[in-house]
Amino acid sequence: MGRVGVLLLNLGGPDKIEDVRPFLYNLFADPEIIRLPFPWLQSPLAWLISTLRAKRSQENYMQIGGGSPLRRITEEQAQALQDQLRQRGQDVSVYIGMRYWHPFTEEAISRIKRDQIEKLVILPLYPQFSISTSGSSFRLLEQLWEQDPVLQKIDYTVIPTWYDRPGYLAAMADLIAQEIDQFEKPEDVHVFFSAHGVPVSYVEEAGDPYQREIEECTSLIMKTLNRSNPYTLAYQSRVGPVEWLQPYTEEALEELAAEGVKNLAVVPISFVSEHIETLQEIDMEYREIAEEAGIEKFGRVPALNTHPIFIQELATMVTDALNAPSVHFSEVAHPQKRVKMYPQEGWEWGMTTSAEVWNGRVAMIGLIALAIEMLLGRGPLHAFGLLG
Ligand SMILES: C=CC1=C(C)c2cc3[nH]c(cc4nc(cc5[nH]c(cc1n2)c(C)c5CCC(=O)O)C(CCC(=O)O)=C4C)c(C)c3C=C
Ligand SMILES: [Fe+2]
Ligand SMILES: [Fe+2]
Repeated sequence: MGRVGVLLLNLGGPDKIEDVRPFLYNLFADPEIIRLPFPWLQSPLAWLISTLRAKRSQENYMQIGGGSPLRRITEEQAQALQDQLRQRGQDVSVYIGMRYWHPFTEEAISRIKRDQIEKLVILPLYPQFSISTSGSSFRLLEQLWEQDPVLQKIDYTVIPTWYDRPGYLAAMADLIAQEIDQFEKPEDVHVFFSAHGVPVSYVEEAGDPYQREIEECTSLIMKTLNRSNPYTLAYQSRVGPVEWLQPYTEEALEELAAEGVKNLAVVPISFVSEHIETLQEIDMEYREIAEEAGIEKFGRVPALNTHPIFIQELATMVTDALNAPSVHFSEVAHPQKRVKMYPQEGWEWGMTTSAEVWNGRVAMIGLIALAIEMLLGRGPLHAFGLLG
């Protein structure tokens, strides 16, 4: 085998407060996050939403020290994975490609080319597949590959999803057990999985396997934990006016409190690092909601970060992938259901001539409404909570 590389994919986060607005711009400019009927509207709208949301988002980042810890933690994970693989006699270089902030996926790709990597394993740091996370990164990579004959010579393979790997489940169960054992009566603690939400349309119209993988994942973690604690699954971090997966975390917390639950261990489930949605949203916002509703002890299970069992599992996934037939972007299908990787392809908007005329008119009205709202500081987007 020639020079081997591992490319870890992640979302990225603003390192400092000035990065928040451009980071949000990159996020909202991604058609896998906001899908618009006409591509030319994507960047003006991304500019508008990121500008309007920046203040609120900056306030949240200020509460966790002025920036996201994601880059530092992902670098620690990359280093630990590289060490683990080298200990196993596998000389690999590990690269980090973030979707919306530094080090960008494009930066990782130029390093991979510079180092003349011949065999590459592509591993998203999202245990469950979603169109909006791993899918978005795979789509970007596929575009980079299409444009670049040098990349096309690399023998690459993709690991699309890994929520059911035994080491991942064992590491999660270990962290949950450690947390609930700190309660006076561990057997009474309610285990509360808080997954990152996605709009319902991703699942129901575009066929995103995310919800099914989350449900299976939580039940596998509970089996691995092998205790009789009751558990709940809810979805957090809704953004914008459309319906997202339910139950929403804040509502589920209030419901459990109303049922008399007093002891809770909250488990973040969609992400393997601490980030703004664990440190600020769960630890501050949801804690306050829960305590006001009558929860007496609100425990929070930490993210995996560099948990040794987790890092060992990442290494095993890499060595397994190197020994298995390659999986390519075009053929990545979901293992259980053979769902195509880009189910949103069947989700394009109607584009007949008359539809185009109408689209243009609706877009103009929309932009004018947005401009008025921006000037007045109120309007439907504020009402939906999309703007700060
Ligand atoms: C508007 C749509 C969004 C979808 C769909 C979405 C899916 C999704 N996101 C994560 C993980 C993370 N998202 C993070 C930040 C973040 N995400 C959105 C929007 C959507 N996410 C916004 C606007 C932001 C910025 C923060 C804010 O203003 O609220 C992060 C944080 C990174 C960090 O800085 O630490 C993570 C992690 C998943 C797993 C997911 C779908 C499964
Ligand atoms: Fe997000
Ligand atoms: Fe989010």
